[in-house]
Amino acid sequence: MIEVEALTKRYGSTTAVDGLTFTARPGTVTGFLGPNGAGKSTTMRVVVGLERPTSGSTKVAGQRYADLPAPLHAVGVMLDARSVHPGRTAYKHLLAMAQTHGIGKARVREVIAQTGLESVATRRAGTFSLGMGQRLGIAGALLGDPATLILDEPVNGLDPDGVLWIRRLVRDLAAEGRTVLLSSHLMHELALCADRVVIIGRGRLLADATVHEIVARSERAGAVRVRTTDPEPLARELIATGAQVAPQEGGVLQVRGASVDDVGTVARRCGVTVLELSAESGTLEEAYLQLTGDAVEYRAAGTQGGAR
Ligand SMILES: Nc1ncnc2c1ncn2[C@@H]1O[C@H](COP(=O)(O)OP(=O)(O)OP(=O)(O)O)[C@@H](O)[C@H]1O
Repeated sequence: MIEVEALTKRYGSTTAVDGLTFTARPGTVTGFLGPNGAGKSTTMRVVVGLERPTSGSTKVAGQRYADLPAPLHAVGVMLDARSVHPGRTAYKHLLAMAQTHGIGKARVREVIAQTGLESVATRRAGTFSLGMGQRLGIAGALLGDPATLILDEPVNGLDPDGVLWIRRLVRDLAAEGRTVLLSSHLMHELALCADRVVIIGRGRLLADATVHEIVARSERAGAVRVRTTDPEPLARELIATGAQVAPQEGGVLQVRGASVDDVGTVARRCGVTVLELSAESGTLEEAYLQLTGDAVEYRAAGTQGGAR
């Protein structure tokens, strides 16, 4: 369990995290999202004791990180996969971590197998691709068999197999009752593997809900799309029944306040040929862009939303 309570972190005049409260629960994959500079890494760094909060508090397994008797067993962390000594082999890197925490060689071999690093375990980490580095970072996070895992952008640099592997791994870890907090810019990926999503912007909480609830908030969710040869009479008739209609290109109408059945029935009544009729569902990405639209710190001129 990770509890973040009224957390504020300032660096001089920059407020990186601003009164943030959320909980990541056991048995759950919690996705942590926000535009660049939103304060995700800072929050994670405070949770694992690398930064001191300006005010507020964070706890892992009910305790402040500094008070945990065996931190590596309580919380596994991958914040920066590049923070490995480039001259050390993967095996030596993990062994050094294990030895400082009283963990045996057998466990080192176990996590090497679990992360698919057997064939490269004796290669120096400096020669690793980004994807292999990510796997090594995850192996380090798993070493202490922790009940809580914090993974910052674990999918970065992984090939499609690696992405699928991470998806299964985090789902399995949560199914074992562990708490998983995971940041990613790949919305589609998060929608597939997270149960809940905490979205922040400019250090503040924008949303904390299930993926399903957040997707349902996107503008398209709940609308009906109809494409017809004759949109105008259909639009008039639908508006007369109390629906809201937004005409789009190519004879398409986006209809709110009416079901697919209602729209089909009205179309038949006014003798319009329907070419396409479907209920629209939003995506996590759309909901995210709508939520974070005003909270983007750096945005290229002319772009909307600003997610990487
Ligand atoms: N050590 C630091 N000193 C000064 N400012 C910092 C420091 N660390 C972070 N910041 C600032 O705090 C804000 C939040 O940064 P943070 O790295 O936590 O965001 P993030 O959501 O992780 O972004 P990204 O997705 O780009 O990694 C940014 O404005 C950043 O420039």
